[in-house]
Amino acid sequence: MREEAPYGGAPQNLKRVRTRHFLNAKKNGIKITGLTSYDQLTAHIFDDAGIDFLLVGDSAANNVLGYETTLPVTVDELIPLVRAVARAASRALVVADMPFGSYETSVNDAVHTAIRMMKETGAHAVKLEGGVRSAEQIRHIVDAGVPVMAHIGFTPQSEHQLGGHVIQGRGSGEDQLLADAKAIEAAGAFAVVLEMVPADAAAKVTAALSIPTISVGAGPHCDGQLLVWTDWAGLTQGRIPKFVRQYAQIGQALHDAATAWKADVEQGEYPGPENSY
Ligand SMILES: Nc1nc(=O)c2c([nH]1)NC[C@@H]1CN(c3ccc(C(=O)N[C@@H](CCC(=O)O)C(=O)O)cc3)CN21
Ligand SMILES: CC(C)C(=O)C(=O)O
Ligand SMILES: [Mg+2]
Repeated sequence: MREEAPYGGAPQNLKRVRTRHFLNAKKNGIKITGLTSYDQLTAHIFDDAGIDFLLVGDSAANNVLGYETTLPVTVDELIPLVRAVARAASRALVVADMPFGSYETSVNDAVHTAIRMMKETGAHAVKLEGGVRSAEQIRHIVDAGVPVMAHIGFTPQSEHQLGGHVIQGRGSGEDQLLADAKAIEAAGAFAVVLEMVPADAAAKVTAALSIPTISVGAGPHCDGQLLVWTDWAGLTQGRIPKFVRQYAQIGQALHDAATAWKADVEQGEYPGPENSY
């Protein structure tokens, strides 16, 4: 979504991106951009850069808390991070990810978690994983007045059921993907994330829906793009998915800075007179 957005997409000077701007953007062919954020430092920077939405992902499990997967992270662990991002973002729409175990058990649990997220953090929407299997939860959260971003295709919270980081929506999986997308739209979600699905399948889903599709490794035909910021900025150690393009090398820059500072301290070159009282 850019400044010249002609018919009310979400221009850069917008006070706050709203869910209606997502729908307008799709109608007008204006791409939506999102990044994850887990703290006020990055939230300020990405918000200033005009990123349309900030997702406080349960990927904080890996990227902030050092867990191997997203499965262990809890609502209580995510809430302070969402609060920090919501405080810092003045334009971006802030989405709070609902962690594994906080919505699958019942519609009541799902609504309870969504309301906690909204009440305790200042987020503007919640996100949860699953299509047909989560449709009832989505409907009830929306009925409670909370906008929902859905997430289908590869869903990291069910990675053990899916058998690892496996591309979804191939072959007959395309019918399931379309059924999931339709169920989400009918349940009232305002957008849907498609993760790790073939570009052709994502294009079909995008054409079939009135709500925008947001790609994380789902090709160029979606209505928007989302990435985990630490992957994109060169901070992630280990395997990086092929769908990520590197836009910075922050990990290397920080490593070099720490190495240079350590050497300066050890050689008595830091602090200098200008750093002393
Ligand atoms: N959006 C997103 N979802 C994730 O689950 C995720 C990230 N990002 N980033 C960091 C970690 C690392 N993850 C991943 C996920 C996939 C591959 C990967 O290499 N996938 C293959 C395709 C699948 C396959 O061949 O089985 C690839 O070539 O991208 C690597 C790391 C999972 N995590
Ligand atoms: C990668 C996105 C879709 C996510 O759910 C997360 O970061 O937790
Ligand atoms: Mg997530």
